[in-house]
Amino acid sequence: MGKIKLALIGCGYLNEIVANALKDGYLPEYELIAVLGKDSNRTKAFAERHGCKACADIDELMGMKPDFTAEAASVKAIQEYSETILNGGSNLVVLSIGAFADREFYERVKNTAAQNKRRVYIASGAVGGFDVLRTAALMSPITASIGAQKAPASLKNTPLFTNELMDITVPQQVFSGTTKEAIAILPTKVNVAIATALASAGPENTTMNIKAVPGFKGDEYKIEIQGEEVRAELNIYSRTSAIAAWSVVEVLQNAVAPIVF
Ligand SMILES: NC(=O)C1=CN([C@@H]2O[C@H](COP(=O)(O)OP(=O)(O)OC[C@H]3O[C@@H](n4cnc5c(N)ncnc54)[C@H](O)[C@@H]3O)[C@@H](O)[C@H]2O)C=CC1
Ligand SMILES: O=C([O-])CC(=O)C(=O)O
Repeated sequence: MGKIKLALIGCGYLNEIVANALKDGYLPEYELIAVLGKDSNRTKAFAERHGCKACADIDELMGMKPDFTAEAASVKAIQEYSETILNGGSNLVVLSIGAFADREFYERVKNTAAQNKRRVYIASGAVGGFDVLRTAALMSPITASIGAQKAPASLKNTPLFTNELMDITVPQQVFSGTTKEAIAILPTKVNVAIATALASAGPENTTMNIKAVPGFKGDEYKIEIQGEEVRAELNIYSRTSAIAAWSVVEVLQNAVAPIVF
């Protein structure tokens, strides 16, 4: 039997890690066939490095008939391409999960996947524990929250940044609201919050707070859920966002594994 055809959307930091993991033997069942990026020179260079086709648009990518398409690009890419990918017969692995904060879009994508007998995999990204969140939510209504710690400088170029943040000496709360409100303000920084919410109490009902912490490096998330019988607290620290790329490798392994976690 031939290998499973994998296509990538995005040719930046995270998909470079995914493509290298494939090269290094972590995904022996797959072959990388194509990549789609926004910048044609970067896309061509990526394709050359990894021995696959550089595509100029989503139709060219789908013309390669991928079995799995893994996205590490942007919320906009998921909004624009998800339905085309699923209608084209590919499964979809998503990191820019923030796109699914829009319930109507989420339902549409879900129905499109079902109609095509394909699946959308929500990668655990920089967090995890979705199994216990989903299990607890089956047993009783649950409350859910996610707290994030970020370095003040990592908030630059977002509405939460002020120059004073660079001088704080103690942690400062910079956001408190729902995960749906958080992703609207920070579309590239809190995809994890929407993934957590979708697995637990939903984007409108899962609360989020974000703290800027002086001298902090990396990201730290604390997920807390409370049901009638189950309480869980999950703390995940990551020094870089590489964890998100490796979570895609884990999804791709699990999708074809004889034993499924
Ligand atoms: N769920 C999670 O835990 C995490 C999710 N992310 C998501 O992953 C995305 C990618 O992260 P990085 O690789 O670090 O970013 P990056 O900036 O290094 O690479 C992004 C790539 O996507 C491409 N791209 C963006 N929009 C596109 C579009 N509409 N069509 C085609 N290509 C497009 C860009 O050309 C670039 O090649 C982030 O924007 C974020 O949404 C990132 C970190 C963690
Ligand atoms: O890397 C992280 O900490 C998470 C992130 O960017 C996201 O959720 O979009």
